[in-house]
Amino acid sequence: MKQELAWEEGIAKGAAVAAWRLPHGEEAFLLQDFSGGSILEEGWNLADLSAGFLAAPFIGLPYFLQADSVTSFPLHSAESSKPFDAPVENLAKKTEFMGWVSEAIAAIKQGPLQKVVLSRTDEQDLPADFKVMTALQELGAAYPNAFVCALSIPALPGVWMCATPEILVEQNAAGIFRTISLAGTQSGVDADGFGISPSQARWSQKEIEEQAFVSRYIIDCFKKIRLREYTEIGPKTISTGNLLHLKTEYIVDTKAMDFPQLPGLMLGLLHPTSAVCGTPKQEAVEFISRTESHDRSMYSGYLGPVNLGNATHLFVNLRTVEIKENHAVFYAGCGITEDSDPAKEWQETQMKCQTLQRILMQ
Ligand SMILES: C=C(O[C@@H]1C=C(C(=O)O)C=C[C@H]1O)C(=O)O
Repeated sequence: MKQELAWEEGIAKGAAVAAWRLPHGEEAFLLQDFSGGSILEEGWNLADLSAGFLAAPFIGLPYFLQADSVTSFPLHSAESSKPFDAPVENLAKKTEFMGWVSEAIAAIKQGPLQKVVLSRTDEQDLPADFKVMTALQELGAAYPNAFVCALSIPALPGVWMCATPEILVEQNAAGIFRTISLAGTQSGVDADGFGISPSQARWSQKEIEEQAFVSRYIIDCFKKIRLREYTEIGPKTISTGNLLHLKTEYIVDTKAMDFPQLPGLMLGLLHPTSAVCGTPKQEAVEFISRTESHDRSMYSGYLGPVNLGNATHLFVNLRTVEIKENHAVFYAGCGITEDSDPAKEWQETQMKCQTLQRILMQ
């Protein structure tokens, strides 16, 4: 495959390389920054960046890959017929994670913390013939409405891949700004393995409240910049392949409002949202940093092409894996509220890890 060669040659020459396919896109792109990319400085501004690719960690400044070269390639549907055997549960991790969830529930009952998103990792070996670009192709085919991406930056160990359903900030060529509130999770397949239609999904108070925290957070960000004219659509159930979520969309016509700086302002206010961090934000960040035993690094940060073809598409880095040689670290998290059940939350992280595992581990 030509793009596999371009991917490997770029990395061998010290370039930072990103390859991605936008949701519902018919082609994929491969961008190279021959200098290896750079870390942006405090006070950076989205509107001032040249065409390129941004990739930010959960906490900290983003990497910027300038578009020294961008090529596109068609994505073929690469259906795999091999069945997926879910990896065996790691019982020590399960006990540890459920302990964190119980601590979070106790902290939320005391306040002021109302919601916190806790994550964990799952380490697995990939097949010996694993190839990044083939995996990207297969992820794209399996999850047409996800942003699928592979990223390699010399300053970061390993290759990062994701298949995320969550837009953080988008601005299309017509000046339409979009962000979404995404939370609440249930399996997208029934006990017999058949897909559940979004219209049949039933949600409990816990999930409705959990998603409302994210929606309120976005509206508070709009209020901070005195933006009142936005269109709100939802909440609606969406299917991301193996999972269902609740989603509300927020849309602003920045041309009609003469507000071109909106995407940059909102990016600064939104990240990290209550979908990956919690409410109130500061208390949630502190709880996560003293509880989780792993470094989230790029997981639950954001990434995507910026100022490319007059458009910006930034997504939350979810359904994420970090790959070193053939060793993979999968990352997944879930929103904890006072109504959480530790065993169900563990199960949710299992399903989220399996989004990538069912494709990469075949
Ligand atoms: C944190 C993750 O997902 C986020 C949390 C969700 C939830 O708690 O239900 C749902 C979608 C995402 O906003 C993840 O996939 O790791």
